[in-house]
Amino acid sequence: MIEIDVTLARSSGFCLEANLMAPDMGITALFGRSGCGKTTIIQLVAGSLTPDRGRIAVGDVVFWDSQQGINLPMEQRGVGYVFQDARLFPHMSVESNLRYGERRTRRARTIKFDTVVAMLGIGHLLKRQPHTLSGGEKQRVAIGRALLSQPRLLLMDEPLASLDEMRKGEILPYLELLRDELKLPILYVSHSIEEVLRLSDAVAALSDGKVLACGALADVLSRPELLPIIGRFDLGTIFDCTVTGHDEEMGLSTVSFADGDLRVPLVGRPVGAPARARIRSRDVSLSLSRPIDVSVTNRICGTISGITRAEGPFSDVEVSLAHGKLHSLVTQESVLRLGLEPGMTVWAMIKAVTVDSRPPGFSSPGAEILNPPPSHPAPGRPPAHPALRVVSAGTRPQGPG
Ligand SMILES: Nc1ncnc2c1ncn2[C@@H]1O[C@H](COP(=O)(O)OP(=O)(O)OP(=O)(O)O)[C@@H](O)[C@H]1O
Repeated sequence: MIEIDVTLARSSGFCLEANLMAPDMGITALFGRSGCGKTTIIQLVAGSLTPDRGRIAVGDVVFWDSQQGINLPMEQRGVGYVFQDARLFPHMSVESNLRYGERRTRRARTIKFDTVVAMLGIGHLLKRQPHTLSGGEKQRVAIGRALLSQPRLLLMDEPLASLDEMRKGEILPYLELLRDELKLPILYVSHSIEEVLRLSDAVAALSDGKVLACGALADVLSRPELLPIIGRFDLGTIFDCTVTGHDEEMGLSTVSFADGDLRVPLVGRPVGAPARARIRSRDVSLSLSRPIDVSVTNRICGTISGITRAEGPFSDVEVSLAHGKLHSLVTQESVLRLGLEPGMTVWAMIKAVTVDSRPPGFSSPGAEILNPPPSHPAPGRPPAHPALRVVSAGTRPQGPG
């Protein structure tokens, strides 16, 4: 595990009191609004900033412990750092930039040069100078350089923030590949919920220097008290599913989970494949009786188990199913009009479901597969390098990259 339990008062008056545990593989997103302390945490882990008190440890390597008087020097922490801007050495070729990362480390070279070059698709750029690269290409080289320093932990501080949407779209599949195929924990700073949803397995939600919640993405995503941070349009529930059927004529697939079946736009995965369904609270409306003459296909019966007043005119209604829970975002006016209260039986009508094909054991929605035909290749998805470990053959996201 990655253990961070620190306090730091900055000269500006900002006070960080952060306590979080992150898994030692996959991507943990540090998520929150501007100024909440994400970069400060990254700097504390890297060692460029020192906490007032606390402890930072990655596995059994203690970076900082005020009680034990441990302050591991930066160069011995073995962290790779990727910034918003690539910060490549302008006078060196791409290859020299990459080799620099490799030369600087004394750690065992388990991440190979050729593997990194293939994984990031930068083989054709090796002889180029940084000023001739696009923003996305520069970032891929910067990621490669960080990886070749053989880090035990990769820190990424809004690595896509300086890129336009098109470049982001180009680089995201490489980050997914990295996440899926390298056994390397990544702390990933972002204030984009879309990035968090797509990339991360776990998330720490921050506000005003405090960690409000930390855990599997599915858990954090459904907590109505985080609505001000996550935003009312992205709060929701994630279910583990299995693809159980395709109806090519109707353009629909069926995915089944513990509480029933969902009909979704055709999923490019074979029957029997695992998948994840994300249902946003805003896409769930409620009916007191079994809905018959409505167009919504997916309906599930459950019992209201909680109502939380949310931002503005909205309330979050938690609906307990036989096994799991759903959340519905309705107006407070609807709560009053329908007389909704805990214990009542309701029908949840689900207007939209997003399905992805993350391997079991991950709890993030990852890439969305909204409607590709089953044989559709993965556009933008970089091919796996044969030298890389494949986490779960055949479970790669198949959708738009
Ligand atoms: N060098 C500094 N000295 C004093 N205060 C600082 C310094 N750098 C940042 N701060 C303050 O610390 C707080 C947290 O900053 P931090 O950069 O960690 O936020 P962030 O969540 O990463 O924000 P953003 O998403 O905008 O990058 C802010 O209030 C900021 O003004």
